Amino acid sequence: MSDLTTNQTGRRKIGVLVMSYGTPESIEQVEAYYTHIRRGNPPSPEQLKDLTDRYEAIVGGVFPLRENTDNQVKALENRLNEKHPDAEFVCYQGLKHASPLIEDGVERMVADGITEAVGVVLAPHYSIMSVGGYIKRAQEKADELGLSISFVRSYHLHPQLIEALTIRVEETLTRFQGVAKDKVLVMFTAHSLPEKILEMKDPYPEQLLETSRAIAAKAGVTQWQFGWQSAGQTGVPWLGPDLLDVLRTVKEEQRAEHVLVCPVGFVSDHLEVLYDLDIEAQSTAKELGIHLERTRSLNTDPLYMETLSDVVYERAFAAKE
Ligand SMILES: CC1=C(CCC(=O)O)c2cc3nc(cc4[nH]c(cc5[nH]c(cc1n2)c(C)c5CCC(=O)O)c(CCC(=O)O)c4C)C(CCC(=O)O)=C3C
Ligand SMILES: [Fe+2]
Repeated sequence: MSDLTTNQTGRRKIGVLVMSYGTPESIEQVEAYYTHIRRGNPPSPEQLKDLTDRYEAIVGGVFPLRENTDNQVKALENRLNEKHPDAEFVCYQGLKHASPLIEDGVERMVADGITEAVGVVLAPHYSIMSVGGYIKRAQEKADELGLSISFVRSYHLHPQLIEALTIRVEETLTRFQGVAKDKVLVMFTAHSLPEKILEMKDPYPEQLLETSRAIAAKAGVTQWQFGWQSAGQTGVPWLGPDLLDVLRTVKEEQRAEHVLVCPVGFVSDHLEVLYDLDIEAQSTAKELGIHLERTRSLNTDPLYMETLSDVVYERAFAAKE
């Protein structure tokens, strides 16, 4: 194939657009970031204060969140090139709400002479409102610039992903010392979305249940349920039950005093994990007298890097061979 970019040794050069939600890099950036999320409408002073306070509570002046993503992207590039010396992979970041934006990532690839690319999102489950939106923006920019790009849509049942999450559930179970395994309620969680996705036959809820079932089966967990977290306050109904409500009913019905939260929808330490779980849910649990533990985030876990590397490689070679 003559139009493929090759390096000096004749190997195919493949651009990898690694997309994620994006996070501010300083307290000063929170307002611009929030305005972008709100499609250009600046937040009210109360809304801004609420979000700024949440960031301040987790970062203490230093923002480690972007670094988590930077490290994932670097680790993925290393893994791809180590494992597949038959091609050269170059990773570019593209963020939904922060710089470099998805469009910037596509532009940089083209500026570097890349002609074929694969896009992947740092979120394992497909929703038209999340991953679908990332893909649409990348595809539009790629079409405009004449870049050939294909996408990984989801990888929520990849064996290495399930293994990494199962290990985390198992190691977290050991923190409930002296408590029988069936006395710990395992709660799998993910970011809620507006309920209207159900009418759109969105695969998101079912994919999340599939991941949860696979982990529960592999870890031998029988007492588990799924809960949504981090719903927005937008005046429209969001998917429930909400984790915090589940904690309350679990207590009322005396179903469990020990809860293990495994946020399967998030792949690294960010606001939803460090604030919504570690501060907000933890404080609700304390009030209720529930012992709550959460699993470690995947971050650059080699099994997660293997998952990403696999799905990107498959897409690159399945789509173009
Ligand atoms: C499905 C989904 C994921 C998981 C899949 C994926 O990763 O894509 C996700 C991840 C994330 N969401 C994040 C941050 C925020 N999301 C917000 C608001 C919203 N999220 C939504 C959905 C999702 N969000 C939606 C429908 C809204 C309403 C407005 C909109 O339609 O966009 C708001 C506004 C205030 C608030 O509501 O809290 C913030 C600050 C961060 C970065 C945090 C950090 O800095 O560490 C991450 C990883
Ligand atoms: Fe979000």
